[in-house]
Amino acid sequence: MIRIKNDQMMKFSAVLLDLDGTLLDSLPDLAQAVNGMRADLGLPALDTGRIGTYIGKGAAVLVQRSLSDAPGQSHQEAMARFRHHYQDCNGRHAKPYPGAMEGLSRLRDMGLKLAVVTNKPAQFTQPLLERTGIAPFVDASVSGDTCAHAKPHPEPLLHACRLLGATPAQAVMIGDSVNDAQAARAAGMRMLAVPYGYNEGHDVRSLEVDAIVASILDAAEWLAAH
Ligand SMILES: O=C(O)COP(=O)(O)O
Repeated sequence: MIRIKNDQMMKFSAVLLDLDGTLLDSLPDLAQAVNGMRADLGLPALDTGRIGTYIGKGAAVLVQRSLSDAPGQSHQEAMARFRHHYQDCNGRHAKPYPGAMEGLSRLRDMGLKLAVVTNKPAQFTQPLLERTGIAPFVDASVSGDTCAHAKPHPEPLLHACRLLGATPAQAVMIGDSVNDAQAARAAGMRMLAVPYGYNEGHDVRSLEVDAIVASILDAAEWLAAH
């Protein structure tokens, strides 16, 4: 338990945060990398909004979904082209959502430990956290290839809890998608959802979560009240 400003005790000690679609609008960079890959393979560009519905289960699934019109295409070659382009544009246009930086600051002021838990490959996570100014706020990050399984498996969330010295009951996941919600549930942890991210094209209200919050700042207020 930690003491918060109004002298109440709070049962949470750690917050796990999804990255793409929760802290950062990274779709412009991801779309540029997908369409750079498609151009290299002689394929026409896809609409950015459509690419947004392919985000959530990591880079390999994003690439596979982005090539549904090219079934004979080598996945390995496509991944190499995607990585090449994303390395170049990762963090160029990605921006924190309104309330994200203020929310991170508030969560830290409340004495909570913070970790990013993303399905993004690790080679892209740290550079992105640094370029967008998020790195100084977080104590740890777990990427899609850090553990044997990625979200919606609970393993990355449980690993993040261990890194932060918290039990799942002391932790809350904040995310935008079914992958975060299913992982949190399987890990035995509370889950708050933001409505503005990439939920594979589905309404966030379809998720089984403890609350839908308008921003990370609102999530901090929810935590302070619970
Ligand atoms: O890389 C993805 O597909 C999604 O990444 P996220 O887990 O940070 O939303």
